[in-house]
Amino acid sequence: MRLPREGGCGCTGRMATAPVIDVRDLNVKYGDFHAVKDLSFQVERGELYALLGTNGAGKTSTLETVEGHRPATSGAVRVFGRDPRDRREVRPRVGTMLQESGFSPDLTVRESVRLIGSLTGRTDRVERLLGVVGLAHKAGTRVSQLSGGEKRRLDFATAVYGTPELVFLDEPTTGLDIQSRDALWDAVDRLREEGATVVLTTHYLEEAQQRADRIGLMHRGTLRREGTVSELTRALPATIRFSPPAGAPDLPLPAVPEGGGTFLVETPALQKDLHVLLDWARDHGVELRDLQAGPTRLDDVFRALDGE
Ligand SMILES: Nc1ncnc2c1ncn2[C@@H]1O[C@H](COP(=O)(O)OP(=O)(O)OP(=O)(O)O)[C@@H](O)[C@H]1O
Repeated sequence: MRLPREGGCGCTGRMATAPVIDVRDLNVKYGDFHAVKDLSFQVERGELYALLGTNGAGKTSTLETVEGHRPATSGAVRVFGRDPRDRREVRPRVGTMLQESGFSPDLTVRESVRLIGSLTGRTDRVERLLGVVGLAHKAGTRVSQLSGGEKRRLDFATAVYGTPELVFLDEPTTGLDIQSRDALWDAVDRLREEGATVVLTTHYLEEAQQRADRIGLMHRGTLRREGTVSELTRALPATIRFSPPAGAPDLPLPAVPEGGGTFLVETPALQKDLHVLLDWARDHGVELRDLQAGPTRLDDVFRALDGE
């Protein structure tokens, strides 16, 4: 998948240092229910920022506000220094891939993409863009006749039409096969080479772990963690798992039995403790079955939210 380089928003007046997205003390309420509480975060130009969280954490409510679809109950939200509901100024610079596409089922793929062109004022070459997302052969097909994965690819095509400066990707790879996922991320990389800022939400944590420059972790309406992947994961210990043979000598480290003969070591010093364990195994002629060692993963950071 290759993004077309032609076209663009033709926008002017970019600020070199101001954040592209600036959210301060955002609150969103639905009646008495407080869905987003005093949320503040900024996204810098060119960043890929992943807003992640547990179900019902408030991600969609936050993003709908930042995208200008929902008014804030209180707080300040700025996109390119403007109120995101200022459609005339903000919309030409922003592409959005929502969780649910809003295309008319009677329009063809080609017509749907052209419609985005007329709504955003951006220009692009439709046939070439459809080639990027592997839908060139479906250009004349009605949206109602697309598969779920093809609809997602069409959503993506419309979000990146005309290479917008800021792209929102809400669960972009849900329902996509592995080839389409790889192609989508390839296209996102190219978009970023053009200097685009990307805001991602996903429940595929490994995608965020691989792609995001920074991650914001929401839980129950508030931002509980924020930082790079290594900043988020280094706060938790690394893990070593192994199964010693029955009758092995006393272990050289504090280890917790996990059932099935497996033991777990949690350690802030992975390399050192791994050496200790392997030296002990060699000295005693012990074979450690199912040995696994690694730094904390993002899913462990997520699990740690449960107790909060
Ligand atoms: N229109 C609404 N009216 C009342 N409550 C709502 C409305 N929309 C969302 N909520 C509630 O606000 C909370 C946050 O919802 P939101 O959709 O923002 O969460 P989310 O982080 O996107 O969740 P998920 O990961 O499950 O999609 C949830 O408890 C949800 O039930």
